Amino acid sequence: MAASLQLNSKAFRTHFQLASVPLSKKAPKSCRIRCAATTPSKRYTITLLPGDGIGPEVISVATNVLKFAGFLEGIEFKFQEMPVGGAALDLTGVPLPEETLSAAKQSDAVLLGAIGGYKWDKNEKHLKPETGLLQLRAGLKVFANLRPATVLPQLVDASTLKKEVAVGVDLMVVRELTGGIYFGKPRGFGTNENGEEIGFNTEVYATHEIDRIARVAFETARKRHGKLCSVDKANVLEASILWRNRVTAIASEYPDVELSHMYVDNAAMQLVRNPKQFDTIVTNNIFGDILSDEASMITGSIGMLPSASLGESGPGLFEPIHGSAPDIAGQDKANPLATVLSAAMLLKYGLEEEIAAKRIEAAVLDTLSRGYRTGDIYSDGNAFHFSSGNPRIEETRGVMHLYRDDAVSSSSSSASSSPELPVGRKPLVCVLGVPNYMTYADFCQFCGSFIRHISEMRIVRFVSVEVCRVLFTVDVQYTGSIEHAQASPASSNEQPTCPVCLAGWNFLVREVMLAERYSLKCHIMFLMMPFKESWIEFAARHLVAVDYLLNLDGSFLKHVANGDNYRCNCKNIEPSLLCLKRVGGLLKYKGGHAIIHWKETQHCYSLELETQRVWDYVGDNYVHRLIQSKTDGKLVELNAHCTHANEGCGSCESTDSGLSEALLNSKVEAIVNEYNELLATQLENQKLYFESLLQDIKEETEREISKAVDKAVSQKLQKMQAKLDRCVKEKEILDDLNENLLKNQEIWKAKIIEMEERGKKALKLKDDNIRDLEEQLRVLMVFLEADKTMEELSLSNEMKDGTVLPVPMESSSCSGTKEGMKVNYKGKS
Ligand SMILES: NC(=O)c1ccc[n+]([C@@H]2O[C@H](COP(=O)([O-])OP(=O)(O)OC[C@H]3O[C@@H](n4cnc5c(N)ncnc54)[C@H](O)[C@@H]3O)[C@@H](O)[C@H]2O)c1
Ligand SMILES: CC(C)[C@H](C(=O)O)[C@@H](O)C(=O)O
Repeated sequence: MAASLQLNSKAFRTHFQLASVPLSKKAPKSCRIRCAATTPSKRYTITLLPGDGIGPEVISVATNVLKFAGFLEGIEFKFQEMPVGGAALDLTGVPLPEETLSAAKQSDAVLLGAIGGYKWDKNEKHLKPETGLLQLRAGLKVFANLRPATVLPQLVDASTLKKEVAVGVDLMVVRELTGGIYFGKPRGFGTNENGEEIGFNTEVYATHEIDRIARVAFETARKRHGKLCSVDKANVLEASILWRNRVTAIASEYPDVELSHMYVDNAAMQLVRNPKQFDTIVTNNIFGDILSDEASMITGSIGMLPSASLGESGPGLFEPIHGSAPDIAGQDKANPLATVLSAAMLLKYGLEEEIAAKRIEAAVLDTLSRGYRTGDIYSDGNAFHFSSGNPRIEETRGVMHLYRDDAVSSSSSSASSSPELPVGRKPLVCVLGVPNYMTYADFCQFCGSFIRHISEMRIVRFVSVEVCRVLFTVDVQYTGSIEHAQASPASSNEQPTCPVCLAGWNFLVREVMLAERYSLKCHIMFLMMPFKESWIEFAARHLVAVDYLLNLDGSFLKHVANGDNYRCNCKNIEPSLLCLKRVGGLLKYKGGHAIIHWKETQHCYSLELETQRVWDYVGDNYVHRLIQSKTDGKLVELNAHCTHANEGCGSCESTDSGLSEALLNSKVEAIVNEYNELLATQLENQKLYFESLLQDIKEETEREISKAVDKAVSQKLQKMQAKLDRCVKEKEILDDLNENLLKNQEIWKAKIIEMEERGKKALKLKDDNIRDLEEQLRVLMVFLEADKTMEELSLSNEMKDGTVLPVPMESSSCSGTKEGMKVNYKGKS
C-alpha cells in the first residue's frame, strides 16, 4: 500500500544516510567498488503464485510491501513467480504444474493471489483452477488454515452489521484444510437404481486428522483469549460425531482453554447475531470455508481477510480468503489489504519474523487511519476513495515529440501543478525507450515506491530498444496514428538531440541511475536501463548521498541530493570531458584536459566522454580502469592510450626534460599507488566475483539434486498412486458386484417364500376340494343307499302309511352335506 511505504520511508531514509560515503581523493576506490547499505543478514526464497483475475494485482502490491518491510529489517527476499490455476492451465494445460509444486516445496514460504474465473468454469473437474489450489494445499500438506477476522476501528462503518454489534469483534477461524468432503472418497457421478444421474461426495475424517487440527486450535486459543468453540453437525453426521468426540478428548490436554460445541447452522446465525461471543472457532473444511466468508463481511469486506495455511513441516501457504473476483479484475478496484496482511502472516507464521510482520500490520492501520479506502470498504464520511496503488495505464502506438523545457515557459508557468515540486517543474515524466519486453507489471514493480506518485501512465510503443532514458518534460503530445504524430506544430521548439543532454547521456546506459528527494516528494526519477532487481534493493546496495559514483564499467550512479536535473547549458560547445565532482553545471571543455577547472576547484578526476576514460590531474595520467568485457563479462583493463596525443595534447607528454624527469618520478609513484590500489580492488572484485560464481554453482547443484530427488519421488509416488487408484477402482467394481449379488439374493429369497406360500395355499385348496368331493360322494352314497332301502321297503309289506326317514348320519362330517341333499320324505297317509 502506498501509505505503508510512506510510513516507513523515514526509517528507510535514516538507513540510507547511514550508508553514505563521501567521495574524496582519499577514498575514491572504496566508492568505486560499492557503497552498499547494510548487507541483509537473512535471506528467504518466496514462491509467488499470482494466479488469476485480481490475483496478480494484489500480489504486486503485497510483494512491494514485503520487500520494503524486509529491507527495513535486514531481510532479503528472493522471489520466484510460478503459474497456478487458470494461468497455469493456459500455459501448461494443467492447473498445478509439477514445476510449480516443486518450487513451492523448495521455498521458505508461498504467497498466493487467487485462482479461478469464468473462462475455466465449464472445464472438467481435474482441469479446473480450483483443483490446482486443492492439489497445492494437499501437496504442501498444509492442514491447518488460520483465518483471522478482526473489525478494525477504522472500518467499523464498513461493516454491514450495527456498530455496537461489530465493534471489538476479533475472532480466528481454524479451518481443517486437507480433509473432509473436499477430499473424501468415494466421490463422483453415477446413476441410481432408477437410472437417474447422481453426484456424490463423502464427508470423512480420521481420528488423527481431527486430533491434529484440534491441537492447533487449542494452541491458538491458548495464545488468544482461551476460548474455543468447535463447530460441527453432530446431530446429523457421523463424521461430526467423531469430530465432537475427538475434540472433547483432546480438550483434556488443554485444561486452561474453555471448550464449547455448536451446530454449524446455529454458528452461522450467532456470527451475525453476536459475533463477539467467539474467540477461536475450529471446524471442518467445508464449514470453515463458509463461516470464514461470512465472518469477513463483519469486518467490512472479503478484501480484508488474510489466511495462513500451515502443515507439520515445510513451507506455509499464505493467501487472501477471497477469490479472483472476475467482476472487478483489471479495473484497479481490488482491495490488496487481504494479501498484504497475508504477507504479514507469512512473516509471522512462515518465517518467524514478527517485527517485520508488525511493521506491515501497523502500516495497514496507519493507511486506513489516513482515510485511504478501496471501493469495497469505502463508506461516505471522512474517508476518500483509493485504488490498489497501480496507476491507470493506457497503451497506444505512435511517435513522440518532446519539447524542450525552456526557461521562459518554465518561469512563466511557475504554477506547477503540485506545490511539492520545484518551481516551474511539471509533474510529467517521460521515460524513453523502455524495452518492449517489459510488461506494465514489470515496470510498475521496477518503479517501486515511486509508483504511488504516478496517477496515470501512457505507454507509447514503437521500436524495441535496449536503452531507457528518463527526462523531465513540459508536455507530451500523443496521437493514435503515426502520420498525425509526425506533423509537429511549427511554433514548437522540438527537442534537438543535443550531444550533451541526450547523446551525452548515452554513457549512462549501463546502469540504473535514480534520484529521489524524499522531503519534497518530487517526481525525479532517472532510469537509464531496467535493472533486474527492484530499485529498492538496488538503492540499498549502491546509492549513497554523494554527488557521483564512478562504476567499474565507467557508468555513473548518482544520488541527486540537490535536485538539479540535467540541463544543457553548453550551446554549441563540443563536450569532451566531464568533471566527476561537479555536476550542476556540467563542466565541459573542448579539446585537451580540464586543467583550468582542476586548478580552480581541485576536482581531480574527469571523464572523457568519447572513450569513457578517466583523467587524474594529480597523477597526470589516465586512471587505469577495469571495465567489464561485453563479450564474456570478465573484467579487463581499459586501454589507457591517450586519444588526444595526435590532436596536439600537451598534457600527456612534456618537452622539458628536467621537468619531465621530476614529473616522471612523481607520476611513477602516483601510478604505482594508483595501480596497487586498483589491483587490490580488482583482486577483491575478482574474488567476490568467483565466490559468487562458486556459490551460484553450489546453489544450482543443490537445486538440481533436490529437483531430481523430487522428480524421482514424485514419479514413484505417481506410479504408486496409479496402482492404488487401479486397486481402489477394482475394489469399487467388486463392491458393486457384491452389492448387486446380495440384492439379487434378497429378491430370490423373497420370491421363494412367496412361491412356498402360494404352493401351500394351492395344496390347502386342493385338500378342501378333495374333502368336499369325498363328502359329496359319501352323501351321494347315502342317498343311493336310502333310495335302495326305500325301494326295498316299498316292496315290502311293512311299509304302510308311515313316514320314511333316511338312515341317520354316521358322523358330524355330514354337516357339510348340501342343503339340497337333506331330503325329508313325508310319508303319505
Ligand atoms: N482462494 C482462492 O483462490 C479462491 C477463493 C474463493 C473463490 N475462488 C474462485 O474465484 C472465482 C470467483 O469466485 P466468487 O465470485 O465466488 O468469489 P470472490 O471472492 O472472487 O468474489 C466475491 C465478491 O467479492 C468481491 N471481492 C473479492 N475480493 C475482493 C477484493 N480483494 N477487493 C474488493 N472486492 C473483492 C468480488 O468483486 C465479488 O463481488 C471462482 O472461480 C472461485 O472458484 C478462488
Ligand atoms: C476456490 C476454493 C477451492 C477455495 C475453497 O473452497 O477452499 C476457496 O473457497 C477458499 O476458501 O480458499
